[in-house]
Amino acid sequence: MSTETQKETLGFQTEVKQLLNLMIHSLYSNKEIFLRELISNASDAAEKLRFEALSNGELYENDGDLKIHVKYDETAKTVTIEDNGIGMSRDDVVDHLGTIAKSGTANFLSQLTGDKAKDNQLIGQFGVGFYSAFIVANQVDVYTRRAGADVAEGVHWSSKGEGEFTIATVEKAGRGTQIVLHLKDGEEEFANGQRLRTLVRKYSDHISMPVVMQKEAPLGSEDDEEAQAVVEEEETVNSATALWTRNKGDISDEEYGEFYKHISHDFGDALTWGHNRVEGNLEYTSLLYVPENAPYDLWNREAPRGLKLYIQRVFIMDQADQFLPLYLRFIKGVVDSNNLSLNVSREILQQDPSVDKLRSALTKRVLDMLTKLGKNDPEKYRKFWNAFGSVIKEGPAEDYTNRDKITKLLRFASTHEDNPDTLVSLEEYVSRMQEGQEKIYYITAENYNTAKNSPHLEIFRKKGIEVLLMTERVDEWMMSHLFDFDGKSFQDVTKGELELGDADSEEEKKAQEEAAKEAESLVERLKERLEERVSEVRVTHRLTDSPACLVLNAYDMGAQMRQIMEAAGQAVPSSKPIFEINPEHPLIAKLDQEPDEDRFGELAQIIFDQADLAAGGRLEDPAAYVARLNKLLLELSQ
Ligand SMILES: Nc1ncnc2c1ncn2[C@@H]1O[C@H](COP(=O)(O)OP(=O)(O)OP(=O)(O)O)[C@@H](O)[C@H]1O
Repeated sequence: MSTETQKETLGFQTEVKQLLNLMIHSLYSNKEIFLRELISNASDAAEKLRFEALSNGELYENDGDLKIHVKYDETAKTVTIEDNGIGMSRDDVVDHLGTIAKSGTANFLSQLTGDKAKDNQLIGQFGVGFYSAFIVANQVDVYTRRAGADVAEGVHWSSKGEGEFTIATVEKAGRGTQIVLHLKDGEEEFANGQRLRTLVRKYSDHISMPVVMQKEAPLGSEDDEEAQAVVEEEETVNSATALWTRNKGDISDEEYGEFYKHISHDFGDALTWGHNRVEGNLEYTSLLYVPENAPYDLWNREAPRGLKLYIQRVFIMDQADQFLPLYLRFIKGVVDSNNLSLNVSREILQQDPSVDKLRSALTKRVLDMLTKLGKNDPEKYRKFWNAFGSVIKEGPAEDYTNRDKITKLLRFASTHEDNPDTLVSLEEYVSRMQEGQEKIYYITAENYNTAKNSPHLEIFRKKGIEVLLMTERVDEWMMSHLFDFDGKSFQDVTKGELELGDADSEEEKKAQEEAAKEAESLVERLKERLEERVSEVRVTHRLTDSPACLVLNAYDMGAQMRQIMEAAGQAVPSSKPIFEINPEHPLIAKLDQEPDEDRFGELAQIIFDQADLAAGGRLEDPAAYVARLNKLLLELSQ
């Protein structure tokens, strides 16, 4: 490299410093991944060049033979990764190797705990890329030149990973990027041909770019002239065929697994994958993965997502988000299409009718893959559901066409299991429905215990009717987009009149009517007293053990939706609940006999507030409730 000009020293963005520090300390046990990360970047750079060269062949500078070189020097203790890809300009280098462009980085870093195992997992979800070089190196030198730029516009970036880097302009004859790692003491093992070859084969066998190394002389023949000639020859170390172009039957799970890491930059594994080649009108190959862990930015709707798009084997773009709906944003993978034209752009993609066709085909593939996982491997499915279930719940609202398929993927806690960890599917629910039961019953609540212990479930327990317990924030909203499953409609047990279909016998119905008649005067008294708080008072059929409960009108907004809307600053129409009483309960019987109207009023308010509390409600005036209750307790103790 020639003389350096315009040399300056710049500081890393704070987030980079934190990341470097963390990486050096917590990724140590997995240090060899640096090679995979740097080869991945080199391969991406070569693919980007190939794409840009489609419209500007001169970028090849008469060298269209794209490859990645891995070299080492045992004496100097260096490992070098070199590509003849797109390269970087000075501005690119400052932007890419001095900052982290990902949104939500600061937030991500603030979640780190200092506990190595936890942080390791977190950082794996984040992806470290280029900076992983500093796990094994105490100095990294990058020489790069953007394809098409003048030879004099090369850039030399250098850093010890300690807070700052230098950048200078140098001459660089070949385009692309050369990364020289100066290995730390104790990391010399990486400056070894055998070790590097093994790692390339392990991590980068499946990428389409050839990874090239110099041949090694056979052991014990160092002085031999022939051996010297061998060393000057190069050989391709990896198999260098894009994995998805190979036949399924020839690919091992390990290869699929490594390819997942190459495209996803996830340190964790893939849970399952689907590899398909489709011929006919719509011709494509897809390789789609379900990750085992959720990424750190799963809930950031702006976060980059989407598949790697190839057209006729040529890489076109990363994060092509047109091919899957938002509720499948966690899927990683590759789609290689034969229908699209090579000179597409994001804008053109939006208008191309084949994109819609591909999107619907790929969406079905993912849904089928998940359905299969649910059937064949409940344990893995459970993992999937824990990581991505709440995203899938966005599906019914987003994707009307596939609503049935999505509904089959849903899992909920249920009164059938009485434990929060055993989840049931709607198919299982329906298969257990009682004779005469027409609806699928569910309750939404803030947490499992509130749902499980809700007084609303008493009658269901008594009759042995299963109720789904929904405790996630999105549940009520999701249910507002789901109307039926397998011909059975859904019913929130806290809303509207209770209808148990034929599960209620004629005798029971008669008894209910009689009970309502007998309690008429009590109901009237309560209506008067609670006028401001209730829309109606009536005798309940839901309760066996509790004195009373609150019921919403069939179309009223439930507590979860209310909270979501309020948090979003939306005006929520106020509505009064229905107060249902259980005349069989001793407390209600006592209330009925209370001659003192003031005392009756106080008791009625307490029972109303308690019904609210038992349903997980937040009292409007908790202090008034406590004062009333204390007064009552005092009276009792006298
Ligand atoms: N060999 C290379 N040639 C050209 N550009 C490169 C090369 N290596 C890195 N870059 C640039 O630096 C950027 C940052 O690289 P880095 O590996 O940190 O993150 P990334 O690859 O974008 O994402 P990830 O964290 O998923 O790996 C890349 O996006 C790319 O623009």
